[in-house]
Amino acid sequence: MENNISFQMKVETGDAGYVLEDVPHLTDYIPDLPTYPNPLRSNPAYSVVKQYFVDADDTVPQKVVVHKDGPRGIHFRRAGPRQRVYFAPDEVHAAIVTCGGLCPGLNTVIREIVCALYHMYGVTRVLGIDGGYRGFYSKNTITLTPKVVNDIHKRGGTIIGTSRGGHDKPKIVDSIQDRGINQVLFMFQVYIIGGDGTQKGAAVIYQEVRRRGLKAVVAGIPKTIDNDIPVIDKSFGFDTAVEEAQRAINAAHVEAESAENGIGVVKLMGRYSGFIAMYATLASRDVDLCLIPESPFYLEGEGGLLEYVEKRLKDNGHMVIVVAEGAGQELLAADNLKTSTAKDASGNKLLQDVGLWISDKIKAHFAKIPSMPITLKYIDPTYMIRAVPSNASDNVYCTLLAQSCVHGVMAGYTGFTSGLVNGRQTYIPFNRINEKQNNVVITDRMWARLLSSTNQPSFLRPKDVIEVQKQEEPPTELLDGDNSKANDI
Ligand SMILES: Nc1ncnc2c1ncn2[C@@H]1O[C@H](COP(=O)(O)OP(=O)(O)OP(=O)(O)O)[C@@H](O)[C@H]1O
Ligand SMILES: O=P(O)(O)OC[C@H]1O[C@](O)(CO)[C@@H](O)[C@@H]1O
Ligand SMILES: [Mg+2]
Repeated sequence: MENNISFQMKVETGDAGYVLEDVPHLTDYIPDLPTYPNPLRSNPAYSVVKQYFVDADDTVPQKVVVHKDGPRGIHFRRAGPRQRVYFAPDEVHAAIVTCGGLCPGLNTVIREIVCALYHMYGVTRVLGIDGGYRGFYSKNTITLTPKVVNDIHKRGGTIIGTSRGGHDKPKIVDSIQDRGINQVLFMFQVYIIGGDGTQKGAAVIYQEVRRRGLKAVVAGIPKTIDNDIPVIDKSFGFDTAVEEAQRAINAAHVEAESAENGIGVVKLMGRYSGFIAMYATLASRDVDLCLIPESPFYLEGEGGLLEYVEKRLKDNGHMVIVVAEGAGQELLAADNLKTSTAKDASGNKLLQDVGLWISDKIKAHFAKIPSMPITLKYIDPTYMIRAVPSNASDNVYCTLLAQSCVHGVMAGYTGFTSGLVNGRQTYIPFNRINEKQNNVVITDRMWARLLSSTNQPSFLRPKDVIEVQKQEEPPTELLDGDNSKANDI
């Protein structure tokens, strides 16, 4: 095997094109740390499980579809408990922080980190950082015990609060240092739950912790209702969001069906990635048109949206439109004769209301056709969808994510995000999580399935198809676009 060690990840290569993109470890910069037998050995629940500990050589392939003669490809370290740990329970201070927008399952992840630390590893000093990154230096902490978190998985939101902005690296790392690291006795564990912005912030904190040589590990858990984080199969809370979106789509359908030329418009979240809209549409079967940020569309003329709406109403008497909030933003900007430069505290562009805009455009179009009076209802359930508690399958997923993360941290790994890859829990280096965004690939099969389920036009002219293909990643050897697991099923 050849090794190539960097600050962010350690790349090992092996036979037949095997590549391991490994995560950093505390001992990479603090050698000779003592280790201890994993306390799970004597835990009655786990000691009976055969092969409970993960083999040090276990890795998980990023791609499971391979060709006979193809290279084995990229692998990630398999998550799970190790035989030996790098923390004695009474030496540990752990902190949990949640950042960015809400997402179903946040409380479940918090609960399961706390319970895994207490019940599996005997760690009893666990703090919640109040209100996102800024909470490290400007707010109080919340003591978290199994009793405090006992039933929080039944509630939406996050009991420790969240925020955007406020990522001040020196102040955050100073606060980690002040909370015990420099008292020799203590080792710190930081669990950072959040989306793409949060994971970028976590990578910066990890680098600074390492530069200062602190005995602290930094681990991320990917949270994003938009499913816009790459590499992982899908993000927690996504299933719940898609399920909750069905209620809004059903309401839109009932309203539309009950009126002459009824149109129901539903706006769903998805700033840059239209996964919620795509999956909610595929699940519902009542949707006639789905608009996402990745797929350009136009209103007027042949093959345009208004022509399709007219045709659909003539054929079927009613229709349902699902629009992701980031869709058509360039059309809105052109229409308003100005590009909005407003941003939120984290620097994310603030979007204009595409649902309202499209509803107005449709109403204005049909106002010019007196023979076709329409009834249009616009439903905006965006915050209702992300403020609910996670459903049963997301609860299980959150539990596994949280436990995997704790196992990795106790084993001394740092600078990683815990994530599901091909159905297996893994540790992924921050730089792989942060290098790009997960988007719907509109030249892939999943979007084709959607188009055939709604019968909507693709709005792409032959020249647009060539443009889109140029912008997307070059095809892999498998001839599938592979920058999204959710595209690739
Ligand atoms: N490039 C970056 N470097 C350091 N910190 C960042 C960076 N981008 C964002 N952050 C910080 O991460 C936190 C969350 O970022 P953001 O508001 O973009 O949400 P997110 O984590 O992407 O979640 P979501 O978009 O799913 O709501 C904020 O406190 C923000 O200051
Ligand atoms: O209004 P807020 O809290 O800033 O969040 C809105 C954004 O957060 C998300 O839910 C997650 O990024 C997006 O879908 C949405 O654009
Ligand atoms: Mg984000």
